[in-house]
Amino acid sequence: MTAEPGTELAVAPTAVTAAVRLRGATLSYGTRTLWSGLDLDVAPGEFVAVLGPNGSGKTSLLRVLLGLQPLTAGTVEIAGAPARRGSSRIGYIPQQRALEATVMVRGSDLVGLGLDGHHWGMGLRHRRERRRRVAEALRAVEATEYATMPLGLLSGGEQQRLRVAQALVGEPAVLLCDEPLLSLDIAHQRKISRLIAEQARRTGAGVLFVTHEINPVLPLVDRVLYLVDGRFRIGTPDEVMTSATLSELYRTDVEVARVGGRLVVAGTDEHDHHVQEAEEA
Ligand SMILES: Nc1ncnc2c1ncn2[C@@H]1O[C@H](COP(=O)(O)OP(=O)(O)OP(=O)(O)O)[C@@H](O)[C@H]1O
Repeated sequence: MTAEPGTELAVAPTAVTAAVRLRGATLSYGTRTLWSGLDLDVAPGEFVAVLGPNGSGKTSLLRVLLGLQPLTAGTVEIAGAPARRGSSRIGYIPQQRALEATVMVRGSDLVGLGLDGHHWGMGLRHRRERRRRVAEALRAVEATEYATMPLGLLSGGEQQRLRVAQALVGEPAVLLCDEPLLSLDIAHQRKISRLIAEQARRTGAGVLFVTHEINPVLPLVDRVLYLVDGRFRIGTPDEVMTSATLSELYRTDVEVARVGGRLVVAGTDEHDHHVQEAEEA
């Protein structure tokens, strides 16, 4: 059938579905409100860094998106559907915990778990495709060499690279990363953060990346969500990482300076040791 000239104009443009959508999101534990009235759309392929001091509710936000923690008020959607526990549309890199030396599961099996809940049919073709994807994910994080060793015998950084591979292997719509660079050396911090950003651009995954240190990911970050004591700001790094905005958020004088392409933040307890490190370097 041939379309009438001009009929394509009659088709309503499809609005792009946000990878993550929060509307009026509020989270309280008892009388303590971590954040309230949070509106956030993370676009497909967008990389959002989530910053803030200890206890400001960064991990709790990820738990809400994972469907593990109900909101006190507001709504949360993942790729157009309400957040729910066990969704295969989310890849999650949890905050690092070193595994016991007795854990005998192999790295490749851990990465394979990231494909559970994905269906491409049964039989040999399915098994081959599964093996191919796991091998590719292991290669991407440079873990092929130790993929058959028991997890408990690997170093913290080696275990962490396998967790990254597990989160990426299923090409989810949303990547939730909770301080994924901890325990990685500088070279792997760079490689892993680039890998996450590249996959986001290629597959259209939205990324929420919780971190205490923005510098390793600064060139990759589209927007920052900065949480402090129930208050928050959302914007580009240039909008949020300024002396004026952070002083307002922390309600004290905070200085932000750019030194050789790095952001140096002074005046908050959590950042002062970075200033010292920068001065010593
Ligand atoms: N289930 C819960 N019940 C009551 N309080 C909780 C619960 N979960 C977390 N909290 C509290 O909420 C606050 C925020 O915790 P959360 O782990 O989200 O902070 P965070 O910003 O990720 O901190 P950090 O940088 O230390 O990892 C903490 O004070 C924590 O004790």
